[in-house]
Amino acid sequence: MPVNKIAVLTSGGDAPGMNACIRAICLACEHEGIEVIGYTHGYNGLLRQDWRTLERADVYNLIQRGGTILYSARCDKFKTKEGAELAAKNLDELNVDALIVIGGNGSFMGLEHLQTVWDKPVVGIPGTIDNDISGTDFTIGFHTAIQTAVESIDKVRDTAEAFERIFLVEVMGREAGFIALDSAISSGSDHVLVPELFTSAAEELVKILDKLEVRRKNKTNPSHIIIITENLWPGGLQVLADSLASETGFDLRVLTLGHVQRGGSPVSKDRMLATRLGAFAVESLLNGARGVMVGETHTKPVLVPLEQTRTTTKNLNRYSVEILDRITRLG
Ligand SMILES: Nc1ncnc2c1ncn2[C@@H]1O[C@H](COP(=O)(O)OP(=O)(O)O)[C@@H](O)[C@H]1O
Ligand SMILES: O=P(O)(O)OC[C@H]1O[C@](O)(COP(=O)(O)O)[C@@H](O)[C@@H]1O
Repeated sequence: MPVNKIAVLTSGGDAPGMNACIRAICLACEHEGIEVIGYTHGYNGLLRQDWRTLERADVYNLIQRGGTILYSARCDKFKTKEGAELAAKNLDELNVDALIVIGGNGSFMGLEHLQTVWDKPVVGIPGTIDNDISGTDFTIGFHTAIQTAVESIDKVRDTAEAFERIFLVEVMGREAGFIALDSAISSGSDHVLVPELFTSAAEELVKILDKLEVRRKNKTNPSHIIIITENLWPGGLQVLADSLASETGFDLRVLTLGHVQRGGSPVSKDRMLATRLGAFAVESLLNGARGVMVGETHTKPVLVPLEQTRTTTKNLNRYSVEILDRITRLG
């Protein structure tokens, strides 16, 4: 089936590098003589027929910008049968031959949903700071989010050390510990709590108290930084903070890094990944790909059936987990 016109949209949590990816798609299409349009506000744009043309001039000076020029959003209406049918009708009305969606797991489910009523090719590109998509080593935005988190934690450490305080730092990740694990290791934090390794609040509390007891005894490390994935501690982070304060008497503060992790100029690794995957998505469509995510494993481009990204769970990096105990032990 000829591909003369491609539509692209960004959906779900925005991630640094989405713009770089839009740019790559646009330039790769121009190179092949393919027309590109961008739907705005995620799947909402498909339902409202909100779109704009994307030409070389639109993506000039864009590779370094955070956010997404197409805006991102969530869209419950699209999840219905009527929503998918309306989207299909709107795509056909504009003679779109293929759709590319840059987003996370939810957005990919949206593509599968669309495929039940639209038989033209769809391709997903993994864009989320959470890095929680199976089938690709990294997602666009993850490396920038880690960098942002690490820079913040470095700063927190300065004040934590000055006051000999304990800090509980909450990072994003939804239900996955990739951001917490890598930012904890990169910042030399003292302890990390991730959903994948979490046993129970009681057991985890004992582990933290053991470490704090070592800290009390040897006094070589006056501050103490604990990194935690959001949504993890039962009852919220303040519950953990209160338990630790009452058990130890230590001076303690809670910090939620929040949405700063989603912003900022993408680091070069994200720009590279976004550019490669954007160009690869266009190339794959021209080669007949459909119903797949483009990703990278071991630095090689791969095509992964969308269904597989939904049915398999990505594991934390085994080597990082293995060294965790050794490197976060108090000296
Ligand atoms: N099961 C689903 N069926 C159809 N569309 C979905 C489904 N799950 C998510 N979507 C669409 O994808 C959008 C983004 O999903 P979400 O989970 O919020 O973000 P992400 O893509 O970053 O994981 C949703 O607002 C919705 O429009
Ligand atoms: O911006 P919102 O709606 O508060 O969503 C916050 C969530 O989005 C994220 O930043 C990114 O998640 P997705 O890419 O899966 O949408 C999560 O880490 C966080 O839990």
